[in-house]
Amino acid sequence: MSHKIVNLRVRDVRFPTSLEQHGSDAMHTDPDYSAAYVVLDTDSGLKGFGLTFTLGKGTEIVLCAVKALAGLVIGKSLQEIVSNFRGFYRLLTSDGQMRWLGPEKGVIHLATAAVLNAVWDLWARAEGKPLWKLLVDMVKDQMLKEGYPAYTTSCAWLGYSDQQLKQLCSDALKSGWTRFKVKVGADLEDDIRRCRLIRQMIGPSSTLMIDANQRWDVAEAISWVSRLAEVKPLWIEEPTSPDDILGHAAISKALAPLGIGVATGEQCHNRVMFKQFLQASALQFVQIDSCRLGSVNENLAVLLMAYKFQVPVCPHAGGVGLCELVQHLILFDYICVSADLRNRMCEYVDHLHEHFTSPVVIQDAHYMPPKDPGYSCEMLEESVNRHDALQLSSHHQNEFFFFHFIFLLFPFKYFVLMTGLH
Ligand SMILES: C[C@H](O)[C@@H](O)[C@@H](O)[C@H](O)C(=O)O
Ligand SMILES: [Mg+2]
Repeated sequence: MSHKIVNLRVRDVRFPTSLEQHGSDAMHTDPDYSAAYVVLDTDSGLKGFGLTFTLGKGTEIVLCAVKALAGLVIGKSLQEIVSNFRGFYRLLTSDGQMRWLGPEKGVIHLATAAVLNAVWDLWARAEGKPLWKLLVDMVKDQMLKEGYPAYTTSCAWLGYSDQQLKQLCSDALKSGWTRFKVKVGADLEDDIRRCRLIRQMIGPSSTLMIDANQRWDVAEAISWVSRLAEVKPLWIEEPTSPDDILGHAAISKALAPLGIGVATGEQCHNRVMFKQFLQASALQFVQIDSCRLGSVNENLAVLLMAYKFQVPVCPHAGGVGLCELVQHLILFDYICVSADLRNRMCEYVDHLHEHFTSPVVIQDAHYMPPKDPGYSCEMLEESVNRHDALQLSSHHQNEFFFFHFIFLLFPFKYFVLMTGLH
């Protein structure tokens, strides 16, 4: 049902609290707690109720403002509003003539709040949910539908040839990837060539990150990355020793004017280190790792700290099983902590998923929320057996003894070979 809003009523409701000095303070000595009380009527009979709080006489002015906004609301269906709620919010706050009264402050904003509160109330009633549940379910639904944004590292490992790089990159573009990470740090001229190649292929609006895996010292990191600034990387990952907090801070400071942030975390050994990185403004992207920190417990602490410092979390993944595990943590981060996707994405590497019973599902470059019970850690028994290093090494030991037995038949040659004197 679309619930078309057919009428907006607003009432001036006042409670004489000043008579007994309830609510009095140094500035407001005679407050009458009051409300501009809005009721939205719809064609379905469903109503939405909203209010804004005022102190007595001022309510009259808020009422006028609400009436002035009514024309922007009446005639709209709930469906129409919520399918572009941001647009509707802007419609109310950016009216060419009324905007002057604020903008987005004072009486006109109190009126906006009363009207929008009524719309939210209407929506929650239409869904049959208290508002908090509507909000919580909304982010869950969004994740279920769209998934969590991912970036790929699979196109540009350092050892890949340019040809391979091009092929993988064009395949990835076809599959909808828009965020790419390139390995750098071994040879500057190579890096410049490879990064230009990728940037040219992905175009200016896609996102590019670079990762040096701790290769440089601080000064070298700054000069090297400055040379790569032309390809506009969003971040440089692990520019130097993962333990060098002040070094990362210096790099962050030097690269900030170039619009390049510092990302680190895949080798950050515990939450105390993360705390110091955050306190020292030494990173602009927190890369939690599901397996380096003390599991979920310690990762949750880091997520909360990152939120406190308003630093986006972009988990490290790849390896084996890291994508499977960390997707749970980043979904929690979005639904319960950050509620923000700006500059946030989770690494994805296209290897070894086939060994897991619940492998990650990537759709249109997004992690789709896993549905199976558990933490997605279970490997296929067959894979474990096939790759069990102990079994492999006992197999190798047999070969080793056989090899030595053969040489025992030729003692002198054996001596020479074993001592390396040949
Ligand atoms: C040895 C590994 O593949 C690393 O290169 C990898 O973790 C990398 O740093 C990454 O960010 O994915
Ligand atoms: Mg890395």
